[in-house]
Amino acid sequence: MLEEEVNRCQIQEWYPKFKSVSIRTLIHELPESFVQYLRDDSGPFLLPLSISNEDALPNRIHNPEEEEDFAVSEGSDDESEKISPPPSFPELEFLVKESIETLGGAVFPKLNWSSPKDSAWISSTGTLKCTSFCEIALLLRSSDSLVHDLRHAYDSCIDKTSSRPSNFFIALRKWAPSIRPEMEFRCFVRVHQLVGISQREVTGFYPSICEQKNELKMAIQEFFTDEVRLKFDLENYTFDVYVREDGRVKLLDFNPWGAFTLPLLFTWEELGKDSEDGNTLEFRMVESQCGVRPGLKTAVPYDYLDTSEGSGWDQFLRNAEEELRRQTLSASDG
Ligand SMILES: Nc1ncnc2c1ncn2[C@@H]1O[C@H](COP(=O)(O)OP(=O)(O)OP(=O)(O)O)[C@@H](O)[C@H]1O
Repeated sequence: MLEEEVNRCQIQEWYPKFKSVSIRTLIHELPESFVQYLRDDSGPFLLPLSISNEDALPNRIHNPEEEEDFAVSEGSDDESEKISPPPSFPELEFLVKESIETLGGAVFPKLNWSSPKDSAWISSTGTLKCTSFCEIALLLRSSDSLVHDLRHAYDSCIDKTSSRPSNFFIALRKWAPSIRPEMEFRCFVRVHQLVGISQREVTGFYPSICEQKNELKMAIQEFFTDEVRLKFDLENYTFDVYVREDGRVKLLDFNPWGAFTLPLLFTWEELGKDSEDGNTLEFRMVESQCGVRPGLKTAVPYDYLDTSEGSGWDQFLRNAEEELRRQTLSASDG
């Protein structure tokens, strides 16, 4: 995979071309200080100081009466006694607050590629619905999923030059309360052809979608032909959609082909081969209770659990083994 392919799948790259068929989103470049705040895993976990009292979370760290706690006690020259004050990002906070208002009061946050889906449990609603800057900061700062964006985005690239993009963005997507998990699908495009569609939520069996399989397949295929095929520049990629109650298809996300992207009900080997029966498009869904994939009681993303052959992890481990072998060979040559 090339860095270019990974870059094309960043929301700030693809969204402007696809906004009419996606969820309304406002995107802001993150100041480097906020990126460092997210990347910093040393020291205590401090929420940013808010410019607005309404935004304060009940367990806010900052309290004016506690201000002196952040000072170094007089006469002490022990560096270890210094406690840093909470960080503050007033300009970003202002932009985020304005965007939340513009988007109707609630948003779903994500960075260039990923959302903090693993930290939903920490919020008061148990979802990624955010109504304030502090809630967003809490979700982003608590997420392990975002470590991928922050540190490992190019790990699978053969032309990797850096561990991170030069700029990070926050995408605030209008909160969509009516997305039904069974109506979400991942679509696999190989050499500009739609070759596979998989149910996205593989931990459930939904008889209702089995009954609509043909209609769903046609709607997604038509959406690909009309809205995606000629507009997205890569040859191989995946995209996620959801199908609304009224049958309209909405674009959620793009991801690179292979590596960290989950093939869900397929394996990458299967997706890479021409089908034997001549069908160019295969649509897979969980068609019985027995087909259900492992549960996610811990809210750990399926990406982290699926280690089967052809999975993102499997590919990652293979790449790591290959790299280790290469390094061992070059060390023994030297
Ligand atoms: N605007 C929204 N409002 C409510 N829920 C949303 C919204 N956007 C996405 N979701 C939900 O969050 C899930 C994850 O969204 P998204 O694909 O953008 O995150 P991601 O971190 O890129 O996930 P992945 O790594 O699996 O591609 C979606 O499957 C959908 O159920």
